[in-house]
Amino acid sequence: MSKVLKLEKYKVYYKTFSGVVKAVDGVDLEIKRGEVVGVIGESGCGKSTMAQSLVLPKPPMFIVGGSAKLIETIELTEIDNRKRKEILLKHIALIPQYVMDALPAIKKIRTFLKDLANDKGIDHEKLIEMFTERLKLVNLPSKVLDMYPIELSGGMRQRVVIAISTLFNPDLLIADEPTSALDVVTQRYVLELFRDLVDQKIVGSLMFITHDIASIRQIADRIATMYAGKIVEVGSLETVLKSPLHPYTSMLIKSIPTIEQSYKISKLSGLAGTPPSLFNPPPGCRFHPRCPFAMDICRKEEPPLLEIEPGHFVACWLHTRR
Ligand SMILES: Nc1ncnc2c1ncn2[C@@H]1O[C@H](COP(=O)(O)OP(=O)(O)OP(=O)(O)O)[C@@H](O)[C@H]1O
Repeated sequence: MSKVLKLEKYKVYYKTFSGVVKAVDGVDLEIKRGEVVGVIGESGCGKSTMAQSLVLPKPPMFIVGGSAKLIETIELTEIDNRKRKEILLKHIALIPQYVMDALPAIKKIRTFLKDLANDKGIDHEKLIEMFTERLKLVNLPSKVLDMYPIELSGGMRQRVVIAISTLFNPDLLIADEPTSALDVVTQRYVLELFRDLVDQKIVGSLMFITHDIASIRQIADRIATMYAGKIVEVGSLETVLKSPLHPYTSMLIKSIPTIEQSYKISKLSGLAGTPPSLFNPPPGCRFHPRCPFAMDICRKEEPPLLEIEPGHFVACWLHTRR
């Protein structure tokens, strides 16, 4: 299967008055065509920064190094914003964490699409036609064309953004916390819709970013755990959920209640502590201050991300011989 995205030692920082925030600090991750990769991690681990930087990095965010190859041909770390705007929606699209950010509140959807048609150099009527088709797919009436984003409910807004992001069948769709503001029923609908978009090849692949392991369980083929600017574990959904290797992944999984647990009122193991400041992350393994299994080496040397069993990668000294 062809690679839609390949990140190698990918680094994205923020320059601030107080110093440099190493938000994405050497990420390795591959996404193949046809798959949904769920990226999990607590708030502040760099997930949104990774997403935004792949689409359109804006100051104070800047790409520091490494490689980010899209469809094996476009090196995202080397192209300028003009080229980025050209490939936006055609090869890569982002559904941002706050969908309101994606839609200007004071423009009717039709006017927004007119501007988009101008930007993309395509016929306005043709784009409206394409959008109307997409509206059917996301189960919205064509009257939304003449509505303002503020007139739409959260779920409708989310679906309008999905319709726009998929207009040109992008190779990679990145959805950043796409369901967190939705009610449970709408959440379920949107998750099914995302899976369909990949299965019907409307989008080449999906990077699905969330805190919520329950939604990953519903749609992902593989899981990548992100901690303090790094990917610390990657593997298939079944393997990672059943036998996580990184203590952080285990803690994330244990911190969500299951139906059985809520009946038994058994105690959930909460996630003690918080991710470190990315101004000055701890040496060695960044998780060591919170890790119940931390050894001497964990405080001194950073563990590499290694394939421990076929398709299952982990960056943890517990599983790596030096
Ligand atoms: N504009 C900015 N300027 C400086 N630092 C920033 C900026 N945006 C984010 N950061 C910092 O970058 C780090 C990673 O944040 P990011 O939002 O990417 O994490 P996240 O895992 O997506 O969290 P969340 O789920 O809350 O969005 C954090 O330390 C955050 O404070």
